[in-house]
Amino acid sequence: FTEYVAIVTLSFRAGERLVVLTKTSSDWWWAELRGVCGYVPSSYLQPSDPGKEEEDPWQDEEYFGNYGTLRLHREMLSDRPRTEAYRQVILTNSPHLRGKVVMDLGCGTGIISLFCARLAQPKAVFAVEASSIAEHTKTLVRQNGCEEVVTVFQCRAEELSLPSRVDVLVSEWMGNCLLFEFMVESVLQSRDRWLKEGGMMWPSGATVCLVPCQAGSYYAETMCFWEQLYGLDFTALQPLAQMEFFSRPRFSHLLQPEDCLATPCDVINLDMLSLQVTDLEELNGQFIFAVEKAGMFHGFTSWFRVQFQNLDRDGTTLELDTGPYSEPTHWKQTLFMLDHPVPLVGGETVSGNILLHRNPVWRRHMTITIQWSISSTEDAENCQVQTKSFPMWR
Ligand SMILES: C[S@@+](CC[C@H](N)C(=O)[O-])C[C@H]1O[C@@H](n2cnc3c(N)ncnc32)[C@H](O)[C@@H]1O
Repeated sequence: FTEYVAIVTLSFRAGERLVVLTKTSSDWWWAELRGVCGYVPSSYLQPSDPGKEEEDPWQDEEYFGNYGTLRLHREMLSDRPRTEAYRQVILTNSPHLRGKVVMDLGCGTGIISLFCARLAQPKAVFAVEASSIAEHTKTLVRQNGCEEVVTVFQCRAEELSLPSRVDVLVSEWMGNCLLFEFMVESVLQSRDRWLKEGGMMWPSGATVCLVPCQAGSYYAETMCFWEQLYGLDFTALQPLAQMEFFSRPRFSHLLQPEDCLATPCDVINLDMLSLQVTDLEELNGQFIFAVEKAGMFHGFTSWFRVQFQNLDRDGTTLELDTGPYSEPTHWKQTLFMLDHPVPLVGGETVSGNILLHRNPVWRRHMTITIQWSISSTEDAENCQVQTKSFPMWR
């Protein structure tokens, strides 16, 4: 007999107050709303204790606190492919940047603004930064003799007041799986407020890429490890290992090209001039992978590419690629492990879709749901659809 367990979920809207009856697991809580009980995803709730100040859904204190220290800036500036890509964009476009007004949103240490001032002759660069690193950015601008051109605004982009609109809005806003941290929302709001009609966004486009892959060493470290230890059977811990290591994405995964089981697919394409903040709530993509070689299907790996259109519309578009076939960047790639590996053979197809669902409460977070099925040419009828959701992180 197979035992089926019906999961009763509770529907609710943003802003409604639920009573949490049992914190059943870390991901699902049993709650009540207007006399109806059901399970709710814990990551969609935040405490509403009337005596206590509610937590900021953007977690800005922690977010800008981190960018106020050197650790992250050191990591970003050490990432040559990333930083060089922006330098090349400025250099290639320098003739067209002459006399233009540029906004560098989230300038950090000011590296992109300094590239603009040194490699091109813009009229002005507005370097906007909310974290306390901005105090030092002002010094760096002065020390590098760029104070005539670069003005640092220490504030959130949302609270900015500028002397004029801008011709170019440049920003390095990308996070893991492209959108994590959702700094892109600030970029879109600034575009709507400050970019001149016909102005340029850098990046001008962004793409999320996906591939089914092997992850043999990670599987061995996290799952096979719990087989035999010192002659003893430890397999009872494997379900726990699955929960602990496979239920969330693995950041900083370096996918070896030989572990790709198919040619990667572009699943989501964003045009930075037309993208709307509301589009960010749910982004959906489809994929069909033709398996090219036999291997163990441990999961999917994702990464992104961003494009920089030339200011001369006929000029070459530059691209920063964070995938396994390019030099690694500090983002590396993101691995989504299946609960159980599946052996694949050449000729099979893995098809399905991916959904990036922004957390309605915690605005810097999202859940990634991948739905897939495997079919072989001989038995095309008999393919089961599988689904797995990965909170990133709340
Ligand atoms: C990924 S870092 C890039 C830093 C720098 N542009 C570089 O390339 O090294 C993003 C920066 O944007 C800042 N930032 C994020 N959201 C912002 C906002 N809404 N207003 C102002 N600054 C913001 C962060 O504090 C952080 O320093």
